[in-house]
Amino acid sequence: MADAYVALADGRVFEARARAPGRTRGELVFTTAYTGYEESLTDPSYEEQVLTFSYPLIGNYGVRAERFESDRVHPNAAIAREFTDDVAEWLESEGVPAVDHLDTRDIVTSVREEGAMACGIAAGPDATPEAAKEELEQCVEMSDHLDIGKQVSTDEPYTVEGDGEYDVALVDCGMKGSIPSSLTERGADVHVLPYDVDAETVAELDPDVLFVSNGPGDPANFESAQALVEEFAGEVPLAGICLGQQIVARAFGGDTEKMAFGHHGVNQPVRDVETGQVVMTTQNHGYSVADPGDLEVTQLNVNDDTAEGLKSDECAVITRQYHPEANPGPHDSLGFFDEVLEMAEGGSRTPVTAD
Ligand SMILES: NC(=O)CC[C@H](N)C(=O)O
Repeated sequence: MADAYVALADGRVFEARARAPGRTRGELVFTTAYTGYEESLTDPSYEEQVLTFSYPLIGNYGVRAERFESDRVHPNAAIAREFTDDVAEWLESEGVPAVDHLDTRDIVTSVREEGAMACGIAAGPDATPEAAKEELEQCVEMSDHLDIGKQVSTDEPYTVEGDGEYDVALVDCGMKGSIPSSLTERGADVHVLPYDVDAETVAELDPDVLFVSNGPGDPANFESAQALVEEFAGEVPLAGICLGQQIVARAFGGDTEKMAFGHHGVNQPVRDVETGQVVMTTQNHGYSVADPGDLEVTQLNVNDDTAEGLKSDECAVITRQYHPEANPGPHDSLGFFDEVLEMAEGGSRTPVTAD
């Protein structure tokens, strides 16, 4: 007998099995990643969303904190065809509702056809379809989470030490932990800063690179980070990943738009415009850069031609829409971090095009 219900904005209610109890709501998205469930569940970019795994069995190699990308689970709830006990217990201990034993193919197909949509979940002994529908009714559009950065960013600045070869100022809009570690491994000291850090604080650090992280929600709501990029453009080399690329593009006069269901997975093909080389990438985003403004598009998604890489040689800027830190995901694009630090050296301002 069902003890969990998932109500979708298209009017349907799915019966399911409760694996971690609770009631919640969020924008329903799916990932096609077949590994990396710990990294996905701890990726702050999933804040305020409900994450469905299209791969049917989630948890088959356990749960290890060393693979976490942050210190908590970020989606409001998780859905799979089957969660192992390890994952179910972890989500329960985090207070994040989880449901399985439902037709996730149907959910994924609906999101593919109708786009990311609101959903409500009720799971546990007292769950009812009405409770799931009540949750659904209270669901807020992603773009209406106006201060989502505050939910995921650090409150206070701190430094992650590398070898002190470079100083990177990293604006934490909900960063994955492997972004600072990819930089410290390459010799940089990384100064992690709140999402709304002011220009004076950044100027005092006198960074070699100003780097804007990934993060959740609508890039248009990160006005303070955008103003920061505008302030330092042309003065300090700039880099960005995912939300970071979107914020940098907006700061250079560009624009972003909501995609139908976004890119969430570990095998997204990306083509370098100059060399034609294709790399496989890991991705998690629901918005894209519709207009790069004064930046040049260097890389394109092979499936839908959306902008995957941007640059400005004049202002020393390189950004990626995908996740070059590659947790989870193929390691094809780790070279991005070398390109970023090459900019820091004031060396080649023309990034090597193939990562
Ligand atoms: N991973 C990210 O940084 C996601 C960026 C943004 N929130 C989007 O959905 O497009």
